Amino acid sequence: MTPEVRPLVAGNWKMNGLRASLDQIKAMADGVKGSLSEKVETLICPPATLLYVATALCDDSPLLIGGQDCHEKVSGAHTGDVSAEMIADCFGTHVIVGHSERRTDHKETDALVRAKAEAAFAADLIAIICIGETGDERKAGQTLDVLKRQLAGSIPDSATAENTVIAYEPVWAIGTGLTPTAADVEEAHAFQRRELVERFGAVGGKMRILYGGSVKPGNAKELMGVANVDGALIGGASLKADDFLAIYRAYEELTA
Ligand SMILES: O=C[C@H](O)COP(=O)(O)O
Repeated sequence: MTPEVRPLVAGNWKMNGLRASLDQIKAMADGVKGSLSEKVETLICPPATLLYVATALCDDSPLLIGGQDCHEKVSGAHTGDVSAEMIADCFGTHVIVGHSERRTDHKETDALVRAKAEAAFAADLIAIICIGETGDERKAGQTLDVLKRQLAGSIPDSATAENTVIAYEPVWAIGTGLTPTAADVEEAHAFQRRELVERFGAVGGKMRILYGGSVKPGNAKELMGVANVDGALIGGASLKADDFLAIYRAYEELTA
């Protein structure tokens, strides 16, 4: 954790979730009410089809709702796409950009990710900008070079600690049950912090850097307790309220 930075526990539902899954969001919304919510922010990013109803369900809860991606333009002839403004119009507060699945499946570049983050800022959304090395890049010893390039290319100059969250997700750890060692996470996050401070000064010292990749109730406390890890971006374990809430509650012990 970074001193004086409020951690964020965020769930990315990816292409999962039908209307019946809204009962899980309701259970999460109820489960995060209480004193811990003053110390730890929570967010769920369901598929776009559930956004509007999900925000209504969280009306009386600190649980925030966000989008999983946005187009870089405000509106226009872009069949199937969703703009940042549309997410904000559904009362979303955040949007994930540059997730490795978008970078792989849709060939998204750092420049496009940066444009999407700028679109998020223009719509008053907080951009969660994802970066991370592949397994081959890690084996080749290129992890820090990849992170440096992605940080430089994907984060707009107008980024602040308020409008930007970085999510470090080693691609090889996503959905695999594999995680880096705590020492590897510490090295990667310390490197990102140095890069952010070098570019943004004191603001870079306060930008949240989440860890993502096979975060589960069983490893949350160890991973979240690492220096410069300011929360989690959770995939599979965010689909069930019990698991998501267990990860959130790991902070009870960490912040006690
Ligand atoms: O956005 C979330 C990440 O891709 C992590 O997914 P996972 O927790 O299922 O490994």
